[in-house]
Amino acid sequence: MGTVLDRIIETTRAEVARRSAETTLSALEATARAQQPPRGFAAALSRKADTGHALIAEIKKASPSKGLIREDFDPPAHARDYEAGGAACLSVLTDKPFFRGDEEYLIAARAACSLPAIRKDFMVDPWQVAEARAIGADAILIIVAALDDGAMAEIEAAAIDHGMDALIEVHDEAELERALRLKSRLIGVNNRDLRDFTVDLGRTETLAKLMPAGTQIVAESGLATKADLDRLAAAGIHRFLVGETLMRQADVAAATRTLLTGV
Ligand SMILES: O=C(O)c1ccccc1NCC(=O)[C@H](O)[C@H](O)COP(=O)(O)O
Repeated sequence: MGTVLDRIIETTRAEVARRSAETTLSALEATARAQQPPRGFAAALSRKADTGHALIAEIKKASPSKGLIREDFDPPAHARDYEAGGAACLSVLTDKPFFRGDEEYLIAARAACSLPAIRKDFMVDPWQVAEARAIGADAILIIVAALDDGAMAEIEAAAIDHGMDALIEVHDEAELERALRLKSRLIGVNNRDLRDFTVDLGRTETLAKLMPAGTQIVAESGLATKADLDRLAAAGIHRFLVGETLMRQADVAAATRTLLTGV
């Protein structure tokens, strides 16, 4: 039996094959090109990172590691709260089978605020990039562990063609080496080991030392307190992706502010 990531990718490939037979790439492209231009995901992160901690706040109903995270799940309300709390960007999970996500959540969340949004899903085909832009997404995620070099380059090229940013996710040195063959210099380190779900913030600190100057490093997963963010900031990391911690709070705006500022 493979890892959770293997199962997610296998399921996603089957789903993309089914859906791309229903909606052609050219139909999606036409919808994508009719959208307002992307809001500038990496630029919004850099503006906040220049003066403090830059947060990608995630709208996440459930996960393979934790099951249901939030009962009263309300994407537009969470988006407004994240913006009010000082987040730079949104991340919205759209994967249905493993995260109980939906494309509609991204559409509703993005419409409720002015923040750029990344479509948090498992990209295996450029068809999904066109779909992401067609629903308004400003950025996509490329998980190095899930793809060969050719597929990664194709998916990144589709994102660039649509004016979107690509966040490239790695979790070890070999993956980082492959990520650096791409054009994007927005690189996320996932602190969660997707085989056993253990979290180690040291993973971001270790890999950050190997990244070329000018790389925009994002620490992803398992971040819970301002002390976690401060620890990583001491290692030169100023961009963070946080989901579960904030999604579990009754007052999401206040929790976001406290995570970023300590008050
Ligand atoms: O969150 C999971 O259980 C998970 C399992 C398998 C693949 C990916 C997974 N998470 C995706 C993410 O990137 C996180 O949702 C994101 O980094 C936020 O993490 P957290 O703050 O720990 O919710």
